[in-house]
Amino acid sequence: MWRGSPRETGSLGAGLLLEPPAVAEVYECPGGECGLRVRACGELVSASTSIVKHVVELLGGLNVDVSLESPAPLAVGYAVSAAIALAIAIGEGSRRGWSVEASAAVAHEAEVLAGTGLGDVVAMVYGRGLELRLAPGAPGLARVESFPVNAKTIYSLELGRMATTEMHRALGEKLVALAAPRWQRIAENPNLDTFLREAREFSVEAGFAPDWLREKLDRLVSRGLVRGWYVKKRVAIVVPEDDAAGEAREELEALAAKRGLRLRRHRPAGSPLSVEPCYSSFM
Ligand SMILES: Nc1ncnc2c1ncn2[C@@H]1O[C@H](COP(=O)(O)OP(=O)(O)OP(=O)(O)O)[C@@H](O)[C@H]1O
Ligand SMILES: CC(C)(CO)[C@@H](O)C(=O)[O-]
Repeated sequence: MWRGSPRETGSLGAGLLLEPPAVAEVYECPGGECGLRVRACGELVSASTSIVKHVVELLGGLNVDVSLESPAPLAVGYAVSAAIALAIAIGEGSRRGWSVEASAAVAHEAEVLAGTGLGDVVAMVYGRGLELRLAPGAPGLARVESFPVNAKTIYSLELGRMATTEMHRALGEKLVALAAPRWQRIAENPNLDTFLREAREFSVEAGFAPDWLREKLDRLVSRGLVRGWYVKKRVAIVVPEDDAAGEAREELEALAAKRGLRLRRHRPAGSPLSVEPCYSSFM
């Protein structure tokens, strides 16, 4: 929903919060040796990346040293850009004595201005398990509700890269028309099975799920190995049936090997983003 300001702009939507999380360490650097080291799956994310540039510009400069390691790659669909924006904004915001919510609002604004996300920041700040965004905007304005996800393991299969800006260009107005009735049905009955059903339909209609993948994963559902699946941008999310987890994993490993895809194992996140003070051993 595009509103008068980036703070008010945001999305209504639903998603799954997954672990392991991206982890950032932030230190003050009074000696002037501030730096940013952001890695996603070992790959260095450049300081000229649009999300990094926007958040640093909104903050008016950095006086902290930020190291972030993301276990998932950028520009696939895992919302890694929001994790980067949050790490930088909360890191610098803590130095300035800002609340986590005020810092996270800057991360949300940067996401909107960079065109990399509309609801990912609030989902991470407030959500756990299955999150439902019921009012748009930055932390402080958005309303997010969370529902438990009773699944032990969740897999992802990466199909390639697609920037969020590219997704908006490709889908345009169609995105809202396709997503709104499905979001409504999830809100009426917010649980993992409704979410998986509606998200699968949305991925197929939006053209995110190639035929070979849809056929394969639907077959695993009919065989009772997989509970549900969907594709967000270029990442397929697959929830196995808990009592068929071993067989489901073998099938997904074989699919990944055949197609040369990366398979990752996750679990539902049991809590939102956490911020903890750390003390240097020199203190
Ligand atoms: N190969 C690439 N393809 C697209 N974008 C890239 C690539 N490498 C770096 N980028 C940059 O990475 C960021 C991608 O943000 P984007 O929102 O698309 O990804 P994400 O946050 O990982 O996924 P999503 O928000 O869809 O869940 C942008 O700042 C973009 O400029
Ligand atoms: C736009 C988006 C799909 C990018 O990850 C996300 O921010 C959302 O759902 O608002």
